[in-house]
Amino acid sequence: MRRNNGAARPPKKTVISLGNLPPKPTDLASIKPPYPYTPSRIDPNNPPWPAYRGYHEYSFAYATMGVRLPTILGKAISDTIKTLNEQSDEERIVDLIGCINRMERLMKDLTNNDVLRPIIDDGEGDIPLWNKEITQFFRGKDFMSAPWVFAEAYKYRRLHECFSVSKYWRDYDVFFRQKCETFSRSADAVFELSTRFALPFSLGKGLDATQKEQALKAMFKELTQICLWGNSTDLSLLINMSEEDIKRLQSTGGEQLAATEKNILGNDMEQLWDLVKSLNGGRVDFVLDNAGFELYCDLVYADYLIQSGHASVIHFHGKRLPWFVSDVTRKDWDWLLNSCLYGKLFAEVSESETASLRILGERWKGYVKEGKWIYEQHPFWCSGYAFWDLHTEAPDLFLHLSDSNLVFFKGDLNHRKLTYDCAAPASTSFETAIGPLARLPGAPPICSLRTIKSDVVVGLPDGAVADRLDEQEPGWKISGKYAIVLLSDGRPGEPVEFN
Ligand SMILES: O=P(O)(O)OC[C@@]1(O)O[C@H](CO)[C@@H](O)[C@@H]1O
Repeated sequence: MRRNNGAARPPKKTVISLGNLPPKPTDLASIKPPYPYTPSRIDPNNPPWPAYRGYHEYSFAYATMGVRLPTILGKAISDTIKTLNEQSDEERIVDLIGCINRMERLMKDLTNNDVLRPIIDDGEGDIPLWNKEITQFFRGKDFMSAPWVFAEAYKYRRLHECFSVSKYWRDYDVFFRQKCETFSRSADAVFELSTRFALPFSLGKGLDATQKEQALKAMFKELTQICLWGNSTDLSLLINMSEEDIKRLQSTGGEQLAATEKNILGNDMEQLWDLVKSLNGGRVDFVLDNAGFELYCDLVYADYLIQSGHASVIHFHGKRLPWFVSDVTRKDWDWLLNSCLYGKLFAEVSESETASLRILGERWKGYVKEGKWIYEQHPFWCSGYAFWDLHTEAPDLFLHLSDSNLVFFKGDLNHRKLTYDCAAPASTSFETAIGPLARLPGAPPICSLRTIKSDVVVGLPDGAVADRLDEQEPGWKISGKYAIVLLSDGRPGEPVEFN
């Protein structure tokens, strides 16, 4: 083979005349990439815009996969060792050591960036959901090359597997202690709300219908903000936070709320109010996010929706497994209601403060007994699928949600899954970003209440805001300082179809 022949000359350039083709546009930036993909090309490894993946160095995905998840897992191992040291029964001790060994193995897989293997059949009902998705879309993929949201969810499912194959520790929650402790450290904000809402609220005497509506609307807007900003207390991000930092995040005072409204970058609160005031005793759903203080804020909001008569029944959707550190499980739900009614969590509180929390706890447990508040935990919420796939992968759940008059999705992770966690431009409409959940017949109205704690940002009326913040406030997408309240009308009332 001849290489590097000094006498060789580059071939003469062949110039083709393009005079009969359409002219080049003068503004080349007007040529946009072909996103979102056409529906037939969207799948968990190919979201509608480019996916965030762990191997994108300098991204939050990279920092999470490389640093935050190993730290979280390390803390989970320490928690389990603490529990081990409290045991006396040999069989249980040996069984728990097996769990710790499996967690250490998971730590190795994560830090060595191993290939994502199928989940071991531990008898859980979600095995087909997980292993079908791994086999179809992630064969040979590793923690860093799979889309971030999938890889992260997979890690939490693998963490559950460390316990679910054991004899005595199937339901052990490595995050339970942390969740309880953070709520116990939230005294100021907890009593700020309990003392205001213990007694059933009244709108003041002598108001005419318009004034009543105004008063109700003002209360609705403040409570929506409380429910929204309750999401900024997220344990997975609080690893290094001081008590003061937490208090600042949880501040619920009026001035603080006025100041924070301007940090809601996409704000459909007016449309949300129009919808809520027309509900007239309808059904509202909350797809929950974090336990403890955020759940407490959700319950205050849900209490308002019941007392105002807007809703007559509220369904709360929690997680079946310990998930993303602080997500609500049934145990967290029970713990919070019972702690409000019976707990002695807070030192140095007045009798009336304690009483106010008890009253709330009693009323809320009453709602549960009367069937006004219903707690549910569908396996789909702890799968690796984005919510674009809810209709196909959990048709029963889609049908169930289609009966709701309004579904709130709380928090950052739910928002990532609604929007397929991909790099959609910030000006993309919320409806476009959530795809099938906005456009399928029977899709319920959906409201995302989320403080921004990761890369995906959509629904900003002015896309330039994101560019400005990128320039002026690096890190604005993970700080939790900004938020969105976005509403999709859906197609309620239309018959749900399955192919
Ligand atoms: O859903 P949440 O509690 O609002 O937030 C979850 C979160 O902390 O975890 C992910 C990173 O691990 C990010 O999506 C987000 O910042």
